Amino acid sequence: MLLQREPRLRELRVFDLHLGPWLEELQTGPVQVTAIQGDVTQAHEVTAAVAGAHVVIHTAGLVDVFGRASSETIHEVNVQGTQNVIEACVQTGTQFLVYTSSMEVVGPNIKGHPFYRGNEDTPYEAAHRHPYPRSKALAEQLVLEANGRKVHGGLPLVTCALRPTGIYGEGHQIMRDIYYQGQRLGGRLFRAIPASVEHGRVYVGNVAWMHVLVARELQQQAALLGGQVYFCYDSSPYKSYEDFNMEILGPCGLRLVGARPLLPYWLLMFLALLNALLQWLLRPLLLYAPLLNPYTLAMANTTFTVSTNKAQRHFGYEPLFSWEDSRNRTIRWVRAMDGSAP
Ligand SMILES: NC(=O)C1=CN([C@@H]2O[C@H](COP(=O)(O)OP(=O)(O)OC[C@H]3O[C@@H](n4cnc5c(N)ncnc54)[C@H](O)[C@@H]3O)[C@@H](O)[C@H]2O)C=CC1
Ligand SMILES: CC(C)[C@@H](O)CC[C@@H](C)[C@H]1CC[C@H]2[C@@H]3[C@H](O)CC4=CC(=O)CC[C@]4(C)[C@H]3CC[C@]12C
Repeated sequence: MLLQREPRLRELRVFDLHLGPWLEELQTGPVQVTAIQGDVTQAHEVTAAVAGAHVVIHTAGLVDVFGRASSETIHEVNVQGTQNVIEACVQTGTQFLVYTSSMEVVGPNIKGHPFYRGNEDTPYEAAHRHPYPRSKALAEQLVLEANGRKVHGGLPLVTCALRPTGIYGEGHQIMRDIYYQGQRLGGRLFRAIPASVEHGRVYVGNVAWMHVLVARELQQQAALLGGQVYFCYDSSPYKSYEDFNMEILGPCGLRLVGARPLLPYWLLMFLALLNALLQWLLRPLLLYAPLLNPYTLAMANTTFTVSTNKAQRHFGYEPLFSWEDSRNRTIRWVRAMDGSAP
């Protein structure tokens, strides 16, 4: 999107642990695209990649709420990695840093308090035990506290953090896993979450667009945007996590069975705890990481939606993709996956 929507872009550097063939497709236009294979946990690699950059958009992260990675690894990538990016900006004189934070920095919290169509100023007790939200909260704090630090050359570092709610769209692994789970169950998914529990979702293209916009406006309005957080939002409907997924998986042939959860919450939590026990027992042999675990069940069962226009007020953000367009693009992606089932 930077290549399509940022006319002043002269070079785009993509720094990632895993580079993919998709990068070749980007290298066809006038803008130089530099792919750098590297690890954010390695400070020297980050510094070398950042040197000479005008703006850094730091979106790398270990997104794991399924127990695949250790809490130490999650912390090392998400927190130490972010610290390395900040220090690289300071040491090399890069003045603008945008961080991809998350709704999870706020909630849902461990007490299951609902956050109903809240905004960046809504009071809410952010309390986390899980390594992922803890790491995102710590990383966001580092980024915001770094705002105003002097970078090499004496100018101030200008930072901000974007907080996407549940991202969906092309490439969404969880949506993909749920789709194949439904296919294995004869085209059916079984409702586990009450339809009344709203979960915020935002299309990946609109998240990307907000990043492009804020990276541009951070340079023009440093005093207003520096040190700020912005929820990522669009016109995706407020629905339960499962009902929202069915907006996309329904047209792909799946059916959600049950107008209300087929099992009581206590039994679902028992099964989630059983999954967690099995994961622990099997770890020496294999990685067992099902969708259902105590954390994901609690998350899915707690309302968390945002209603805000702070990004619009501060830097003129308007979603680039309508709900219909976002939905149709995602449906097309799911349908194109057929035949590539794992
Ligand atoms: N998926 C979601 O619903 C949401 C994601 N986010 C945030 O968005 C960002 C992107 O996440 P997604 O696109 O969902 O996940 P993703 O896994 O598709 O993207 C993460 C990227 O970071 C790279 N990465 C991981 N460890 C690295 C390391 N040590 N060094 C360099 N690169 C590394 C991965 O290779 C991958 O390309 C993350 O910071 C995540 O916390 C925020 C809110 C919601
Ligand atoms: C098994 C069922 C209970 C099923 O409904 C579980 C769904 C569960 C996998 C998802 C429910 C809420 C999701 C999280 C939410 O969108 C916020 C997130 C923000 C991020 O930064 C990363 C992803 C996630 C933690 C997201 C992960 C999947 C859910 C827990």
